[in-house]
Amino acid sequence: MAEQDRTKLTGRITVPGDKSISHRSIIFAAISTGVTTIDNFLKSADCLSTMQAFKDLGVKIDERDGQVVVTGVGLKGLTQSNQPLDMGNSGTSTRLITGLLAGQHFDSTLVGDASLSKRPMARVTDPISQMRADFTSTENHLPLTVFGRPLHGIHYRLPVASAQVKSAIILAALQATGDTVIEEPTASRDHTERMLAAFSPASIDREDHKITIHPGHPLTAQHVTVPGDISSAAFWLVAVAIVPGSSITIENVGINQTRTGILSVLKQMGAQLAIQERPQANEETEPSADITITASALKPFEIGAEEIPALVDEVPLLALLAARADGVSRITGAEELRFKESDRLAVVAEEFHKLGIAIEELPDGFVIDGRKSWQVQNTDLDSHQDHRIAMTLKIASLLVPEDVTIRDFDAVNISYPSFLADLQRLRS
Ligand SMILES: O=C(O)C1=C[C@@H](OP(=O)(O)O)[C@@H](O)[C@H](O)C1
Ligand SMILES: C=C(OP(=O)(O)O)C(=O)O
Repeated sequence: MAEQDRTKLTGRITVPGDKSISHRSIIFAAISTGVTTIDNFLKSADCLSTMQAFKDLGVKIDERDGQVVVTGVGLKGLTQSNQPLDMGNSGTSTRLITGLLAGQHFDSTLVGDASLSKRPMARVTDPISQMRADFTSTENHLPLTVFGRPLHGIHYRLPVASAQVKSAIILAALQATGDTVIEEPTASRDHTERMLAAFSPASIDREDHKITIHPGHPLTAQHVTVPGDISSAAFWLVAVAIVPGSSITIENVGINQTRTGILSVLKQMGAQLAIQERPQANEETEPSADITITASALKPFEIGAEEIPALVDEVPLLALLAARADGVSRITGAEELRFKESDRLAVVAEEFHKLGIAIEELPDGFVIDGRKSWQVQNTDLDSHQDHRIAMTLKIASLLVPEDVTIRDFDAVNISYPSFLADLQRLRS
């Protein structure tokens, strides 16, 4: 059997629910009144950290017939946890919950694993301190104690496009006296805004890059359907694009335009892509589509700071795509990757060098020459305990004849526990 027949990917697949939307579904359900039901909630380690934190804050959360059922306690009904809240590996859980806890009537302490304890928190504590919040931490890292205080509204311009920071301020602003206005330099993912508009339409106004939060309006329980995670689908989009002879359809992928940067890059590269949109209930509901992709020749691409927010978690995969393109690609404006679960710019360069990929690390991105053939130098790869790196390296390994090992591969449980099973299904 030819190499490409053994590795090619074919068939149809549904990827698990979106991680960002799953986190937010628990948060908004918890602070609303009534019973929220959530379909297709992502049961990965990160989202389970959010779920456990809200249980610790006194919220009843059950699973019934595959649905997550949350009995909301309202914005003022959370109760103090009798232990530190364990955020595990999840930056999103930590930053969003910090915004929410800042305006509560009790104090809380947040802890996390070694990776999370190295990630910067000042990006959320600084703006929320302007709202009169109060925190203590060691050099702006976890453990972080949040002293619940009455807050007041602010006008804040985000220095960097970050959905986590924006969402933390929104959650604080809902409890403040007076409106809060948030302006973003470039649009980051808007799942918080959409979900708030569903739970409490009167609480939010949006206009271009400006969001206004009007506190004091009730949040009411909803039914939430979480679409498939485009950041998980991205592994298969890239695998199919680069493994000759492959063709698959991924069903029900979230295509919120603040997340679809990877689709734009694939189109720019000349990938064969067909996107069939599914009917959408209303403008604020998360849109989804069935996406079919077939392997084809790929042109190089260039992306910069403007494009990064819509594909921020896909940059390692884009570097892999570039390594199979016919020419030199450049990714710049991606310095934020240094503050993720690992320093993703340094780690991608280090691990790709082992595979013989012609990649140069820049302070804010990469230059990758896809024309150079890969001469594997070292088959001992390392995920650096970062889920996205683990999965990117696994996809890269489909293209090399050597058997490679990936240290700490089980980091995939953070966002995509069924990754290996799905890979097996697509290769059989
Ligand atoms: O809000 C979110 O759900 C996320 C926002 C992004 O982080 P930043 O806000 O730090 O860019 C992203 O990298 C992360 O995986 C999820
Ligand atoms: C950066 C990520 O997540 P978080 O910030 O929530 O840890 C990610 O999932 O790639």
